[in-house]
Amino acid sequence: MENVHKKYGQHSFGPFTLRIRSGESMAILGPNGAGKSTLLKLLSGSTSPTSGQIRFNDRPLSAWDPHQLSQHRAVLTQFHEMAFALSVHVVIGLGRVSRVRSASCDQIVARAGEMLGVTHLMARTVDTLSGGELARVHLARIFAQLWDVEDGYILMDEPIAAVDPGLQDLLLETLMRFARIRRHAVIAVMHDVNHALRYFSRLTLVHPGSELECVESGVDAKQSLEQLYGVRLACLTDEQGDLVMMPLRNLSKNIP
Ligand SMILES: Nc1ncnc2c1ncn2[C@@H]1O[C@H](COP(=O)(O)OP(=O)(O)OP(=O)(O)O)[C@@H](O)[C@H]1O
Repeated sequence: MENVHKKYGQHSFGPFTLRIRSGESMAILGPNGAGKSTLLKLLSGSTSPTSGQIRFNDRPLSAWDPHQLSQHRAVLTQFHEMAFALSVHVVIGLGRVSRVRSASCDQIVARAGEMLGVTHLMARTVDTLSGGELARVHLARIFAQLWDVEDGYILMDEPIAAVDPGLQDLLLETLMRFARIRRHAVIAVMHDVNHALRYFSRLTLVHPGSELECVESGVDAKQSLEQLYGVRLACLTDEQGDLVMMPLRNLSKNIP
């Protein structure tokens, strides 16, 4: 995207200029209300820019046929409200709606469900699931959608927010393995700095006022992250050798 602006009444976001490389993993980070979801919605085409242009594979995003687009890019939104109580099997199968129906469709749905550990839920309806179960079902839907293509794009808004800490790493590992094998790019809004550092190679920081800053993931991102959130971060290395950044208590700050 180049020089993209979005206006919501008094709120104005941008200019956003951002290039996503094929196969890369990029976390979008920033304080509440900075415009992370807005940026993701612009990238996915679910909201149109007020000005500027977004191109996908060298074609304006607005010129893409939605069916064709869905064969290359999948979007996982923050909320999973569904108007009907569909079964888990059907919801995962929705990832395949733009494909010609074939025998392999059921296999793909089953394999995607298996990867996300929801096989035992297949016959249940989604309105009966817990938040964490539902998050895994929708991730399985994304897997089904981009199962048999390469060089696709997965856009996600806080994909593991509803998932317990014991499962978060497993899901992110599974997601990254799925994407790496197919060379899909993964772009995700994240609130957990440590998950962003562990699984994503590039961090796009959305500062208040919507200035974007791109930094490589790693210890050198510390200063930028401290400025972004207005907190000091302690840098540690855990027993597995992973980098961990922990916000230090700061009670002098007021709720904005
Ligand atoms: N459709 C809309 N109409 C009016 N204002 C909107 C709309 N969508 C978002 N906003 C406003 O734009 C600002 C940025 O919203 P956005 O959801 O992009 O922030 P965010 O960085 O993802 O925040 P959070 O971390 O809280 O999820 C917020 O102040 C929000 O209230």
